[in-house]
Amino acid sequence: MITVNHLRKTFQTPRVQEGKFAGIRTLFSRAYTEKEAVRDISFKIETGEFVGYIGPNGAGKSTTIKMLTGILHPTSGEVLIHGQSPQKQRKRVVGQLGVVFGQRSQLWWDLPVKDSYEILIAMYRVEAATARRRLGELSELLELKEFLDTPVRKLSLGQRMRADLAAAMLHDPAILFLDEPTIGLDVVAKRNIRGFLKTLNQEFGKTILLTTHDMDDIEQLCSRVIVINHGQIGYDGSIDELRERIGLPTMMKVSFRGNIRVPAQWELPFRVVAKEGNLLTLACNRQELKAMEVLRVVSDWGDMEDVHMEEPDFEEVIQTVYK
Ligand SMILES: Nc1ncnc2c1ncn2[C@@H]1O[C@H](COP(=O)(O)OP(=O)(O)OP(=O)(O)O)[C@@H](O)[C@H]1O
Repeated sequence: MITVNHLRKTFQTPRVQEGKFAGIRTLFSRAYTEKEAVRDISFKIETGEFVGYIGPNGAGKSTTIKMLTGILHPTSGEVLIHGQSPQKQRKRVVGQLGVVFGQRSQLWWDLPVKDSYEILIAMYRVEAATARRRLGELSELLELKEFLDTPVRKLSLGQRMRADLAAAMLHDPAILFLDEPTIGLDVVAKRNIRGFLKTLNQEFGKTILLTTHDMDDIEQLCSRVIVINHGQIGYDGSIDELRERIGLPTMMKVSFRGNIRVPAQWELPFRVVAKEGNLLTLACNRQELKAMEVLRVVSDWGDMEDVHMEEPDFEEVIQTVYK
């Protein structure tokens, strides 16, 4: 279990001096600007959960992940991973964590991929037979064989991400922290990575915290989402609940055979957004109104042929929370 209690992080940066010799004076000045990157965040993540940690640029996501992994020290508050602090009991906690920063590889740039793995296997003291078996499994799941002998700098972005994910799993951690693991990837590569993450969570029971700007990642993978904005939690719950709470309208496209006669007014709270030829676009909030009730009204307006429903796009829902 991951427990985060009243976590805060304030960065201090030297205040830039103005005028003559500004550079030198900034260097020796004691004036600082404070930036509260994370302000009083608390949450719990149970074993086996797949949680999306999302927010706009500069919201404090990476800062949180760096505190969860022990890279950064909180200004106040605490993180506990299975009851232990990644800052105070670093060695013990690190063995339970796998970390992937999509923007930065943890592999050695000029070495063949498999040499990086050997170094990591030695660092984590994974027993030789276990390491061989695990690498075999990861190689199959992530299709690594074709580039195990290639230096990391020569890999495509998709290959590099697969190589990094395998590296994070070599010591078989129970928890994975992923910061933008699909950034810059094409559709096929994204699908492969998502498939792998789904397997890790559903078949191997790994607990995963995923940071991403790709809302498809979130929708396809996460059962729960934590939204952070200006260093504070704005929402923590299921995606469906979030959609409902925001209450963006569902769009119904109804096609008719022949003419449509839209009356001046009707009883129920739905809107006609567009009328183009024999196609009518309606907006209704499904919390207030069932689709069937809308259709019962609309069936009097002409000879209904077909109905198509469009749920609000998750991207739109999220943009509404970020505002
Ligand atoms: N080392 C640092 N020193 C000073 N300020 C920092 C430092 N690291 C982050 N910040 C600031 O803290 C805030 C949160 O940054 P953070 O990188 O956690 O955001 P993020 O949500 O990960 O953003 P993005 O989606 O753009 O990666 C930003 O305003 C950032 O400029």
